[in-house]
Amino acid sequence: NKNKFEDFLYVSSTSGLLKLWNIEKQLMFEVRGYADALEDKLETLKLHLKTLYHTSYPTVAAREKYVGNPLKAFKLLRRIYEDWIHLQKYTKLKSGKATLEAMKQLLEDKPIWLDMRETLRGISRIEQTYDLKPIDIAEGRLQDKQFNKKLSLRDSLAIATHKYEEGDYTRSAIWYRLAMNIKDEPNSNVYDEVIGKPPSGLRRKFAMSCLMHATKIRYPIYTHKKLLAEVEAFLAKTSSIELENYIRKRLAQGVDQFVEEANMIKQPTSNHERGCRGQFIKKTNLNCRYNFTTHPFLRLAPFRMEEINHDPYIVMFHNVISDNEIEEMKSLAVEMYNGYSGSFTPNQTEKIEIVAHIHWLRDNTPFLLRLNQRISDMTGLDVREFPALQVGNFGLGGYFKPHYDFMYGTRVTMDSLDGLGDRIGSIIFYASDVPQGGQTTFPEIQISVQPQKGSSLFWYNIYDDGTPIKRTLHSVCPVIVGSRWTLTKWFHSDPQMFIKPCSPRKMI
Ligand SMILES: O=C(O)CCC(=O)C(=O)O
Ligand SMILES: [Fe+2]
Repeated sequence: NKNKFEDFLYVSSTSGLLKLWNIEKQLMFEVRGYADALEDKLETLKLHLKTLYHTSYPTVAAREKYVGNPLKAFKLLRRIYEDWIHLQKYTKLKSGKATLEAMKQLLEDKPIWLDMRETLRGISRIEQTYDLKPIDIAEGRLQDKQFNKKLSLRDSLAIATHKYEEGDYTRSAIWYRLAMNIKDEPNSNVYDEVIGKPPSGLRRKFAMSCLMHATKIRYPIYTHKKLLAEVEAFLAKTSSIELENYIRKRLAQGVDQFVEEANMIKQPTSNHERGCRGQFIKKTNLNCRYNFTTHPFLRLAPFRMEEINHDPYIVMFHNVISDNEIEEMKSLAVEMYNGYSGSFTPNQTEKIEIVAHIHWLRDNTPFLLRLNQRISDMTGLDVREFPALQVGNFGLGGYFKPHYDFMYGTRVTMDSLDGLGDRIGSIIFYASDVPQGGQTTFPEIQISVQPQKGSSLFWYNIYDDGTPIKRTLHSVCPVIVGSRWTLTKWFHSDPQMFIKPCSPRKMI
C-alpha cells in the first residue's frame, strides 16, 4: 500500500520514529529466522554427507576392493542414478521462504525519500542552530554531552552529499573531509560484503565542495548553476596533478580555515538562534506568585505561577498536568497526523513544512473536560465554545520557525479561526521534559523557556482593543535530545467578549 505513508513522515515525531524502531526489530527477527533456516539446511546437508561414506579409501587397491563388493557397487550405482539428482534439487530449495516474504512486507513500509531528506535536514538544523562542529556530531558529542554513538562513513557521506545538494558547500567540504578520515571501521568487511562497498570518488567530491565553497565566497550572489559553470571552467584547465595538489593543500589547512572563510559571507546570528544557544540574558524583575483569583476554587488550590515577561504578559504555571494525565493524553492521541508550519505573514513565500505530528482531541472525554476546566481556572478565559485541544509530538530536530499565533490582517480567513475570532491567547502544556533543545523562544523580547514536564506557558497575543502584539513572535528551538510532547490551546476572542480580564494596553 504505497499511499499509506505518502505523506506521513516517520521522522517528524518520536512516536513516528518508534514505529521505525519496531520495524527494525521485526526485520531483525526475520533475518535471524532466515539465518536459522539456512543453518538447518546446512546441518541437514552435513548429516546427509555423513550417511554416505564412513571410511576413507586412500589407495586405489582399497577403492577397487570397495567396488568389488556387489552390494556396495549396487548401492553406489543406484545412488548416483536415482538419489543425487534429488540432493541437487534440495540445494536449490529456498530456505526461510516465509521469513523472506515477511521481510519484503516490512520493507513496503520503509521510509520514503522525503523522510530521509527531512532526517538530514533535522541533523543539519541541529548542527546549524546550535553551532555544533561536524567532528563533534560525528564523534557523538552533542553540546556538552557525550553519547556512545558515532557516525559511520556512510552516515557522514549522506550528510556531506545533502549539504552539497542544499548549496552549503562549506559544510559539505567539512563533512566530506571527515568522511575521508574515517578508516578502519569495526566490522567494515562484513558491512561491505552485505551492503556493498561505500561509493568511491570521495576526493573528487571533496575537491568540488572546496571549489564551490571558494567560488561562492568570491561571488556570493551566484546561483548554483553559475557557481557550477565557474568551477567546471576552472576544472577544465586544471590537470589531474594540479587538482591532487589542490586537494592536499586543502586537506592540510584543516576545517577552521573553511569556517573562517565562510564567516565572511555568513548571515548574522538570529535572535531565534541566540535564544536556542542560551545567549539571552535572564530577566530579574519578575515574580513568582500563587494565582488565587481567576476562579473561586483557586482559593483552596492555587496554581503556582511564575512571571516570564510583563509586556507582553507571559506566565508559566507549574504542576498543572500530572504524569498520569499525560499518559492518558498519549493514549487518546495514538493516531497522529502531520502538523504543518504556517507562517502567518501576509506575503509569505516560505514553504510550509511538516514540523511535528499532531492530534486534535475533540471527543468529550473526561480528560478533555478536566483539562478545559483547569485551563479556565488558570486563565479566567472561556473555552466552552471551542473545547478541542491539540496534542503535539516533535521528531528529530523538530522545531517551529518564528511566527505569530494571531491571524490579524493576514491571508488567513475567518473560516480557519472556527468563526470564533482571532487567537487572543495561547497556552502550551509541556507534556515532557526535553533534556537538550526544544525551548519555546520569543526572539523579540529575548526570552527562552525550557519545557518542564507538567508546566504550561500562557500568553496574550492581542491587546484588549484588538491590536496584535508583535512582540509575541515565538518559535520552537530544534529538539536535540528527547521526545517533546505538548498540549496546546488557542483562545479565540469572541467567547471572551464579556469576561476577559482587562490587561492595560501599553504603547511600545
Ligand atoms: O510547542 C511550542 O512550544 C509552541 C508551539 C507553537 O508555537 C504553536 O503551535 O503555535
Ligand atoms: Fe505558536
